[in-house]
Amino acid sequence: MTLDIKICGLKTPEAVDAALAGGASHIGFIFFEKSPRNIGAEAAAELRKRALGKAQAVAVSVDATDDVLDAIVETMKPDMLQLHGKESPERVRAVKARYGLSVMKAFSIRDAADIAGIEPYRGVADRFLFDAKPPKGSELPGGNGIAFDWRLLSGLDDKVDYMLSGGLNAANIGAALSAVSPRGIDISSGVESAPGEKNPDLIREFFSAVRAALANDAALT
Ligand SMILES: O=C(O)c1ccccc1NCC(=O)[C@H](O)[C@H](O)COP(=O)(O)O
Repeated sequence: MTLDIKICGLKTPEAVDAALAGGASHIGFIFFEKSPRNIGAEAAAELRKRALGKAQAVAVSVDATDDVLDAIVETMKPDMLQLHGKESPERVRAVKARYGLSVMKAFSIRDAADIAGIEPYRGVADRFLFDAKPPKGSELPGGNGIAFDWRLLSGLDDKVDYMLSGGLNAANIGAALSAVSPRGIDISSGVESAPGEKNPDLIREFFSAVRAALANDAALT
């Protein structure tokens, strides 16, 4: 099975090109004003054109209203919506119906009870994204560069299609992929030189580390 790789929080053509050159399956754009990765729909629309036919463009929002999502979808034309707030299963259903797009629902994980939170979303969200719970005082529901205990995911059945996220980087992706078998991985802070500043060299290093980890796993099986 191939591993999907999402590079999130892109804001520049250089970063998008580095993600595409590495083989990203998904590129993420953040629509959340408090984030250092926040981008406007028109800027995201320009950047996503570079990825047409190469990678899926994901619009990331947090408890966004229909008006906000209408503007993003109309202008940027994403392939997928990532809902990174406290959206209920009914809201996920309504968003899917309104836009006809696949939806990835994000969950903040600290303990086993947080994993159980996906149950009402099974068959509703197309995909899950498991991220770490934000640290106290953080205004960001995501993009905090913090990892959680990946072993919490080991009890999930194969039907759960998820991306592993939260604090991934070139140094820990090998351990992460040895601990769990996600269908995708997602990274933001781990390929930045400063909050919101993607570093193409770090993006390249991350892809090399992922390839090394996958080759190592294949050699072991
Ligand atoms: O990245 C943000 O600033 C952000 C803000 C608000 C909601 C979601 C956000 N990021 C979503 C992502 O998919 C990130 O890639 C994910 O949280 C992992 O981030 P990191 O731990 O920095 O790799």
